[in-house]
Amino acid sequence: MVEVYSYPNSESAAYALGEYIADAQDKALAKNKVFRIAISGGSLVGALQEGLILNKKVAPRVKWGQWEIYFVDERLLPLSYEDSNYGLFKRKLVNLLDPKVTRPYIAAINTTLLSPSGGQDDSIAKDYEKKLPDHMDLIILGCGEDGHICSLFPGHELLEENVKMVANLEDSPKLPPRRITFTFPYLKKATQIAFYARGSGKKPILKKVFSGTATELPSVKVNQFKKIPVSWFVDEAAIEDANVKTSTYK
Ligand SMILES: O=C1O[C@H](COP(=O)(O)O)[C@@H](O)[C@H](O)[C@H]1O
Repeated sequence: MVEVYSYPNSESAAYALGEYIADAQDKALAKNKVFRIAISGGSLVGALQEGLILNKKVAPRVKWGQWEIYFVDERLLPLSYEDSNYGLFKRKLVNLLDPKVTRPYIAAINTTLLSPSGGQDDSIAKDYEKKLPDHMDLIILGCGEDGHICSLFPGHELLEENVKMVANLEDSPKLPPRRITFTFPYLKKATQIAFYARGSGKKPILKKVFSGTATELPSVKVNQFKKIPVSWFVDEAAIEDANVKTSTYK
């Protein structure tokens, strides 16, 4: 089942996403000692800063020291580079945490395998797959303007990957070209999945996503997962042309 939670602006959508994440954390920690979450890069990282740090109602609930954080995709670059999802997350969120806060475990790619030729990119994917738990308690996805999720792009052969949990690609239509990405077999193991999409730039794609006909889009394939609750956190600017019933979280 798919729920779409819509808010007047991106900040209130991010704040609601923060509350949803804290609820997922509490559900996981009621059963286990760790909360295993996989996040996307891009606009989601700013939303996590808003929803988990700036949101003073949620910030005290976040038990960072019990989090294991993974990336649903990563660009094959040094972690300090502007385009690294890990680097973006460190700069915009982890570095803002109170020094007294116990840091979460964050799974980064093995940068010793990086090379200009990309000759070991498949080993980076294999190495990252070995770091993954059997499944995530929560996966948070973005939705690109072309409908991509992770680094799974419309029409790309990786959409058909049914063995590897993490795959590499060197022809991402969105730069940089070399990446690793979760594949659908791993996404389908998640306990729950949420999307975050904001801004008028996402209006055309969300209209397609919720049109009921764009079944080829990676984000639509996630909406069609059986038995996994999928929630969208959007602002009105992104969802206003979509033919879908919306509500607010909780
Ligand atoms: O390249 C990527 O794009 C998607 C979407 O980013 P957004 O800024 O449009 O939300 C992102 O989810 C993914 O992690 C990233 O590598």
